[in-house]
Amino acid sequence: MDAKEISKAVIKRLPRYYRYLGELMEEKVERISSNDLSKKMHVTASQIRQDLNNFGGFGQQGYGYNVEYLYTEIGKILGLDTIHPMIILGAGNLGQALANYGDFEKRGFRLVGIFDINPVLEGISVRGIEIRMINSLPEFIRENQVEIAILTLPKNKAKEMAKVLIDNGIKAIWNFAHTDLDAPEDVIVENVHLSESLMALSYNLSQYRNEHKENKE
Ligand SMILES: NC(=O)c1ccc[n+]([C@@H]2O[C@H](COP(=O)([O-])OP(=O)(O)OC[C@H]3O[C@@H](n4cnc5c(N)ncnc54)[C@H](O)[C@@H]3O)[C@@H](O)[C@H]2O)c1
Repeated sequence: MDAKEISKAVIKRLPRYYRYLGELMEEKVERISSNDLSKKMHVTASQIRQDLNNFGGFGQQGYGYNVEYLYTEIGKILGLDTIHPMIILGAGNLGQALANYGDFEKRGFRLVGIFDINPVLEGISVRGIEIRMINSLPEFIRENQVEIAILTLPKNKAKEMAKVLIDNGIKAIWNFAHTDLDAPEDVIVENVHLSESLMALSYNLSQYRNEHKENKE
């Protein structure tokens, strides 16, 4: 299975397959046809077959897909079969909200540390994890073999702190600060912009309203 050849569009769709298959497992469904999965996910059955064919299909003619097997294999492709220790940098509103969301752990993303520069926050516990000051960061990353860092600090501090993280061995950054980071090729950066999603929502809302206005006229 060569993940390099899989298109980014397919990779983007895998978490959604993973989520639906997880729900099917909770409902004790053992197998599902591409048609039934298609109805559930509102994606065409041919799209599902095409996507899953990238990984050798997993399906059998007349049987459909074995839910648990497919769930496990997609999990492996997404790297969810290993534990990823991660830290949060910036224990403000967003940092603490993410720290409080325990469900990431179910997917193997284990929050091990939260860091800030504000001494008022030092020692405060968020979901059992105490907020530490930034001076203990390098040693902490080394000792806990941290590979993922979540950046939830002010935009003007993000580049500087990303460099500190990378110099200390961080391999992936989940960046919420609204700025592009300078990272070498071997460091993966995933930018998250909730406002872009909100703008897409706003666009779709206006489109819907315009179409319905036209229909009424
Ligand atoms: N991408 C998104 O969708 C999205 C959504 C909301 C907020 N944000 C961004 O996330 C960031 C955090 O937002 P917030 O509302 O939690 O802000 P906040 O002010 O509540 O928290 C920021 C925290 O970062 C700390 N900090 C400052 N410099 C630091 C440093 N060098 N190292 C460690 N910690 C440091 C501050 O002390 C503070 O506790 C902002 O940049 C904001 O624009 C992004």
